[in-house]
Amino acid sequence: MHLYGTQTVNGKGHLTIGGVDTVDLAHTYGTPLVVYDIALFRERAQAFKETFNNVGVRAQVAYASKAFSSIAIYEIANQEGLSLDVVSGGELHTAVVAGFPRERIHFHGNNKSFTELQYAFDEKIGCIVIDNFSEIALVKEIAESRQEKMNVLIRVTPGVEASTHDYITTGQEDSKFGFDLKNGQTDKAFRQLHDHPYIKLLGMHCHIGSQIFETDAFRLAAEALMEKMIVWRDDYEFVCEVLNLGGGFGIRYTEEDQPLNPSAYVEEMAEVVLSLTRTHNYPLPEIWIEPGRSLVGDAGTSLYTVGSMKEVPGVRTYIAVDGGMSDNIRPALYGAKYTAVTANRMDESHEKQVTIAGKCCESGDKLIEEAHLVEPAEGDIIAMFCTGAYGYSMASNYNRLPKPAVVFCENGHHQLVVRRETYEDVVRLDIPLQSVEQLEKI
Ligand SMILES: Cc1ncc(COP(=O)(O)O)c(C=O)c1O
Ligand SMILES: N[C@@H](CCCC[NH3+])C(=O)O
Repeated sequence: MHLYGTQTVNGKGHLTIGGVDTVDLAHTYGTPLVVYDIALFRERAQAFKETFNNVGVRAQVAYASKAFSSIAIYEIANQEGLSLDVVSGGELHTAVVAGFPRERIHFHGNNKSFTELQYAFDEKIGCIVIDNFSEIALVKEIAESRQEKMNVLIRVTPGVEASTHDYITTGQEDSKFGFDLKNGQTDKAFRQLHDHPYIKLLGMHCHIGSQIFETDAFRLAAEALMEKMIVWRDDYEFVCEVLNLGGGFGIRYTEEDQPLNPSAYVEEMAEVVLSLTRTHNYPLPEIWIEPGRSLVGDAGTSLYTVGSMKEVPGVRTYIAVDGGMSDNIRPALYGAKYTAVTANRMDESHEKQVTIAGKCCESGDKLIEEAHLVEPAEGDIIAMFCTGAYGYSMASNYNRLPKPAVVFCENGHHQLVVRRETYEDVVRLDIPLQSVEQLEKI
């Protein structure tokens, strides 16, 4: 059994996270419940920063908050000196409410609206990562009308195909994101941006995908961008101050996953940049990265309570829990694999193979196809590991299930940071039907 971060088993045979008994958490807050090990988040954040310090590269480590966005996690990210990658007006608003320093907010997205971009200008954020030609026109229009300067990066697709799930590769040529590096689009974008009076072009950005294990893809992407930066220096005397190499560092969901230590990816990238800048006598840019999953993924654990069970003789045993694809769509969407334990009976042998099913009205709502647990009993608390990234943030109200609560645990303390939705929340946007008479009055 593989435990993560501060997880241990206490004298009662219960799983603990951050020094807190998960069975007590389940009773206090109810289930499904997402529990974050905040010490692990902090440790990961510091490891990324130290790696850059050790290799002598100035850097910004931006938390890619699409992985899990909430006011409290933004507060922790700020405490750790991270920057913040937001990808919508909603994430930006969350950052504003959290009081996140605006100069460390970077705004992403392949279809930012005029209103979202206005919001970014209103808040004087650190940088907009420009994705396409329509956005160049919008950003110029806003900057010129306000006569306000905005920092930007050009997002490029470097033509690197990382081996991961098709839905989450983003660096290949056939991608909805960014300007193509090879077919001239990136140069065209550069020409439209680099000498504009209200635009400060900081440099380039790429992100090649998510849940990537091999270092080669990161190395190739860094080389491709550096090559272009050198051309711009030689042709236009333009020097990039910033090279943003995105996120995507893989984590261990199951024993099939063999990620390197997250810092190893950073060392590899930094090595490429250091070596090419030396060879070409290029001023060393700041390197920015945007880890999401590798900061919060294995720091998050979902707790569920076992309800009904069903034996399909000779085939499988289903155990149904009180959540499912509504709080974790990843197994249904990507075929993502996870591991789980019986959190209230950790010292018993986990040898019973079961399928953990959710409670949504879909046959495909299976959280884990082949889980190994203690012989199950109704009321058991199941802890499903590594659900901290793209779990809660992709949750829905499918079947009108209320979204779970989220709790942070650290040094024996626990606190609620997102409350559980109620049935009132579930109907809060609904408007009852009006009669024809009422409609005719409008
Ligand atoms: C632009 C960008 N940056 C960063 C990330 C974070 O990726 P990950 O959570 O895999 O680190 C993503 C998501 O894939 C992204 O699209
Ligand atoms: N949501 C995806 C990752 C997408 C990353 C965002 N660009 C996942 O769960 O793996």
